[in-house]
Order: sequence, then structure tokens, then C-alpha cells
Amino acid sequence: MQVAPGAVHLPGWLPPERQAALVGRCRAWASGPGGMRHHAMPRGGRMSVAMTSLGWFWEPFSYARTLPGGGPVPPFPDELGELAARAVEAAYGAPPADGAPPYDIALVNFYGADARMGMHQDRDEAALEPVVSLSLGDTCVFRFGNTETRTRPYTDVELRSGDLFVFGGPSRLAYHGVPRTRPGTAPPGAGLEGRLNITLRASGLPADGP
Ligand SMILES: O=C(O)CCC(=O)C(=O)O
Ligand SMILES: [Fe+2]
Repeated sequence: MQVAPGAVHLPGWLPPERQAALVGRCRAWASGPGGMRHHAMPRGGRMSVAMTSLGWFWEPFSYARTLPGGGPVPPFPDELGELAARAVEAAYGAPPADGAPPYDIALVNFYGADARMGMHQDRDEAALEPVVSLSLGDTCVFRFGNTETRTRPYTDVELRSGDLFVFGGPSRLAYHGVPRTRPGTAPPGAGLEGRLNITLRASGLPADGP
């Protein structure tokens, strides 16, 4: 279903067994050297969402080649590159073009019962390939807006475990956020209390550093 031009929601895209497997992978990534961090915001406060990243380390508001302690960022797994290509094809009917900037970033967000994410643009990437978003566990309200303002017009969509949301083209720089989750709604087989969201992105940055 198209939510805005270039923004496509495919409910239940990931089958339950793939969801459970991906939850297991997220646990492994979260216990890696990057950890799950509540990043500090430039104007004070900390994000209620905990996150880890693969490929490039993100914190507000840029990507780095190394972790804050200096170690290497865990690599972007091939399996996620394949997943991104399949997701783009499912959303738009064609996979990414040959020679397009490769998907090389995964941000893994964990939402406890009270976590939310304010309206923002995903604009720290130097490429404009579509953002691929996968949801696991609890349902959330995902607010998808416009490219001009943080405010209306926007559309509220419920993202459930296994849902795919892809935003590219005219929606690539649209403001979006997560005003709330619905605690306790994760499917029993998901193996998760709370909500995980994985976004796959193309950095457009040179592999040897920004
Ligand atoms: O959790 C979500 O569904 C959205 C996450 C998001 O917007 C982001 O990581 O930039
Ligand atoms: Fe975002």
C-alpha cells in the first residue's frame, strides 16, 4: 500500500520464522562491541530508543567509520544487503539499479514500552537510495509526514511485526517518527518483548572513511 509517493507499506512481508531469526541476529549484534546505546542529543537529553549500528556507526547526527572507543564498527552483513535488494524489489517492482550506491548501513533500534522517536528526516546519508525499514515485535504507530515540516500533513500507520516500509524517491527526505508503541502486542513466536526496528540504508560514503 502506498502511503505517499515513493513510500510503500507492505504488511506481513517477513514470514514469522524469518522474523524470529532476525530477532536472534539483532540480539547477537546488540551484544557485540557497538552495544545498545541511548545516544545523547545535541541539545541535551538522551534518546529513549536504544540503538546499535552495523557498517557505519551513527550517532546524532553523522556517521563514523569507528566506534567512539576507537574500535572498528561491526561489518554490514551480506544477508542484510540481500534483504535490502529484495525489499526494494517488493516495494517498487524492481531491485536497485546496477551501479547504485550499495546498502552498507543497518541501524537497529530497540523500543521499550515508553520509547518513542520524534519527527526527523533521515538525511545523514550522502546517497538517496530508499530507506528500507523492518519492524519486529510490538506494534507501533509510525507517523509519516512531508518533506517540508515536522507537522501536518502526515499519515499515521500501524507497523506490526514483519511489516516492511520503504521510503524513497519523492518521500526519501520526508519527516517521520514513532509517537508510541503498543506494549504487549508482539506475536508470541517473535521471541521479543518490546519493538525492534531495522533500517537499511546506502551511505553513499567511500568505504575507507568519510
Ligand atoms: O522505528 C521506526 O520505525 C523508525 C526508525 C527511524 O526513523 C530511524 O531509525 O531513523
Ligand atoms: Fe528515521
